[in-house]
Formats: sequence, structure tokens, C-alpha cells
Amino acid sequence: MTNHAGFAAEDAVTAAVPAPAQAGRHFSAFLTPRLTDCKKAAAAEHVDLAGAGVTVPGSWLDSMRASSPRHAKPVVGAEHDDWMEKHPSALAWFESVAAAAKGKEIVVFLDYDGTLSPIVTDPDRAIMTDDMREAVRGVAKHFPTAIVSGRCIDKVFDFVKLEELYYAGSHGMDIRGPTAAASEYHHIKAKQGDAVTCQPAAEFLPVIEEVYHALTVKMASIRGALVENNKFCLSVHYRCVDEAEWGALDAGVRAVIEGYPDLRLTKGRKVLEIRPVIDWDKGSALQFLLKSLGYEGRKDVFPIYIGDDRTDEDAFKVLRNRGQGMGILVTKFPKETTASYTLREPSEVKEFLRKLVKSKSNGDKGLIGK
Ligand SMILES: O=P(O)(O)OC[C@H]1O[C@H](O[C@H]2O[C@H](CO)[C@@H](O)[C@H](O)[C@H]2O)[C@H](O)[C@@H](O)[C@@H]1O
Repeated sequence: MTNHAGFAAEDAVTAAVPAPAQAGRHFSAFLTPRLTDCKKAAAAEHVDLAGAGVTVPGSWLDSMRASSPRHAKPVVGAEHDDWMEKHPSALAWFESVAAAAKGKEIVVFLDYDGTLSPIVTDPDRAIMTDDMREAVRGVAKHFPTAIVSGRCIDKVFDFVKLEELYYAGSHGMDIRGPTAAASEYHHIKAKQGDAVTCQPAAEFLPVIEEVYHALTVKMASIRGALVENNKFCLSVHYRCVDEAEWGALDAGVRAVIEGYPDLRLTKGRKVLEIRPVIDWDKGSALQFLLKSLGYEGRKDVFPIYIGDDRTDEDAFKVLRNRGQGMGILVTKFPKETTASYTLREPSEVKEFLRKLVKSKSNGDKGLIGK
């Protein structure tokens, strides 16, 4: 695959499930009328290079613009087929996945937004369905399972609501093991009172808090902008901001963080993210969790990481470098990725998780895992 800039990627939002607003977020002024407009725009929207890991030459603004449907070219025909051949469906090729995992201990890592819940206009309404929750619960009964998200732990836990999981929030900078209620599960190796925790960016909390307030003030004049406090990192959403104002938003964010050399700017799906400069990402969280679970130096472990955006690429790369397990990218369109398999959308993720459980339940026949 060579010309990644030509690859389009979807970012169609799904109708939001109404839910009460939560703390730790701030929508800028005029949101209510803008949300209606945004929903209309979202209905016609099918592409988002911004979430595709695509490198667009020029400024960040160019890159933000590239996520507009007007600028993106869908990939069709031979180029698409070629990409799918290199990144086959983990469902259609499930037998291959099972064969690769045979005789090994599976550990499951799941991103949240765009993986367990569909992308929606309002981040507070990215609800996970009960069916999906049951699928994740089923997986966690058989395999150690972690949620790895850009969101803060409390927020992602509010959505997932499963105590038997590991959680790595704030892009892996806040890691927490299962609560005692989950100790009945055979795979929980940590002893009671031996809780797994890790907060490598703890010293940055005061500065993040300060910048959150400064960004909230700065973004107040940009209609539809939303600043979300994810504890160890911040998200500035521009999904509901007119494209004509993206430049002002980008400049405003940069002006605020200019005075903070300890912070850096990254980009997700219609979101600018501000995080500490420390060398820690979702890939580091994956490594930390595997070690905490006692898999360091073991050849018989098979981590499966499922995620949909560029921040998940750090975890895919770790798996590729370890030569272990499998990265699965959730996407309907070709994207530059280190993942080896694909699933099209959260409903396919659910089906894949169910298949994993079913295969494990037939474990005596040795279909999957140990
Ligand atoms: O690592 P993740 O669990 O995928 O979290 C990444 C970001 O997800 C959320 O934003 C994205 O999803 C929203 C809801 O569907 C959508 O409105 C937004 O445009 C997307 O960027 C979350 O709000 C961010 O804080 C996370 O960093």
C-alpha cells in the first residue's frame, strides 16, 4: 500500500441514544441550535481521514479539512480489494484467527469509542448496547479482558459497567485492575489487595486541570466546540464546528498550549487531543497489562487488540514488534494500519467476541486458546 493519502475512511455518526449529561465536559455556547445542524451534516457524512491515521501534507488545518467529505475520495475497485486481501475480515477468517491462537492464552484488549459503541455526535451519548455488554462479559469469563480508551476511566466505566475488566483510561495513562467483585474469575492472577494500578502522568494533573479551564474559556467563542476533561488528557471536539471555524479552533488550542512545553497535541476522529509529552500510549498500557498479568517473556500468550483509530495503532505496533497476537482494526474503508485483520463496525466486533466465547466453550475440542 503506498498512496495512503488517497484512502478515504468512514466517520458516519450513528443517531445518539439520549442520556443525561455528565460532569467533566464543556460544550461551548450556542450548542443547542448547532447540534441540530450537526446531526443533519452527520447524516450526509461518510468519510473522516482524520481518524484514519492518514498523513496529509501541510498544516494540521489541512489535515482537519481532509476529514470533510468534500475533500475525501473513497477507495473502490482493485485498490480496495488489494487492501482487503492484506487486512482480511476477522469474522470471515475466524478459523485462521482460531488456528493462530490454538494452544495459547488469549488476552483481549478493547478500545471503546468506535469499537464497542458507534461514533455519535455527542460524546456523552456514546452508549454501549446491552447485547455488546453481554458479549464483553462473556469474553471476560474466559480471557483476561481490558478496555483501553482515550476517555477517563470513570467515564468509560460508566458506559461499560463491568467490574471484572481491567481499564486503561486517558490513552493508557490511568490503569486499574478489576475490583474484588471479579476475583471469582479463574484468570485473575493478582492476589486480593494486590491491585494493578498505574498512573505514569500523575505529576501532570495540575497542569492538565489548568489547561482544561483555559481551553474552556478559549473555545467558548467557537460555536459547537466541546472541551472534554479526560483527567490525564483533554479532548477538543470539532465535529459540530463549521469547517470555516476549524482554523480558529486549531489556532485557539495552539495558543493555549503554547506556554506548556510539557504538553503535546495529537489528533483523533474530529478531535484534537492534548496530553503530557511522556513516552506512554495505548501500546505501553498493553505491555504493562501483559506484564502485570504474568505474561512477560512467555511465548504462549496471544493478545488480541481491537480498535478503530490512530491512537490504537500504538498498540497494533507493539503486537507487531512482539510478534505475538493480532491487531484488528474496526473500519469500513481502507486505512493505513499496522493491524492485520479488520472488522467493519461495532456489531461485527460483538459477533467476533461471541465467536471467541463459543470457540472457547468448545475448548475440549481444542478450537481456540489453551
Ligand atoms: O480511545 P477511544 O475509546 O476510542 O476514545 C477516543 C475518543 O473517543 C471519544 O470521541 C470520539 O467519539 C465520540 C462519540 O462517538 C465522537 O463524538 C467524537 O467525534 C470522537 O472523536 C471521546 O469523546 C474522546 O474523549 C476520546 O478521546
